Amino acid sequence: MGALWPEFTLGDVLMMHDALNEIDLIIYDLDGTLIDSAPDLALAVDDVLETMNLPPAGIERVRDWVGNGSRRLVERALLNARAFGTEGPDRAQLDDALALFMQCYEQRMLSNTFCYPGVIDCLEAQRARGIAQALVTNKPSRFIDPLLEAMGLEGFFTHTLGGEALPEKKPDPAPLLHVARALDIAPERVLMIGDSRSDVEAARAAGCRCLAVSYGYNHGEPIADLGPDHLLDSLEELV
Ligand SMILES: O=C(O)COP(=O)(O)O
Ligand SMILES: [Mg+2]
Repeated sequence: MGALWPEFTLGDVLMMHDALNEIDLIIYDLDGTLIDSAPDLALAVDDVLETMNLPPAGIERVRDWVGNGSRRLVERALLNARAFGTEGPDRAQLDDALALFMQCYEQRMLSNTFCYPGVIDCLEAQRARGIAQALVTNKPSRFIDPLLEAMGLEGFFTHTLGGEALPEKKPDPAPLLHVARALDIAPERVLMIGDSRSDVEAARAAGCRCLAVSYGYNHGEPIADLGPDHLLDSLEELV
């Protein structure tokens, strides 16, 4: 339990479990919620910067840049390095850097990435409750299956959507509504669980409920400030 966060009372926990009775679908975020992937994202970002003869960004910075997809991550790194002046890269320069990042991340993504404690127990518990589970991430789709497999998370999700799967990504509600519609579940019976502003805003815009985890990445800001329905210090609290 981090000192910044209020302790959960037994009443809070019981209320949360009661609320789960009104949920037919849980949509999880990936990076910063199910897996701690920032270390490997940082390795890949620094590979890109090194190739461009720029100084490394390092994990502390990269952690704050994750959450709006790989293109935005690479753009933030190039802007921070002033690689293309204060204006940042143009479209073609960013395309090239992103292509390089995709190659580097493919090599790096299983180096230091781990599943957070309580994740598998939570997924198993909700499956046993008969709640459908899906994954909506802003990460490029091609990384989803290899990561889920390596983390032992494959087989839990009826749907997995990556950042480019639809024209709009989180914080747009479209990916959440897409999954809910595919399963014929009303948005108010859907619970989004995520770590960042994009997840809370997408859930609100979709009319879904929203739990936020306190341990993930939220651009260096406390996720509690965004007013999720509840804040969790571990998914174990849902078991
Ligand atoms: O790739 C990202 O920017 C973050 O992905 P997420 O939506 O799983 O947190
Ligand atoms: Mg996330």
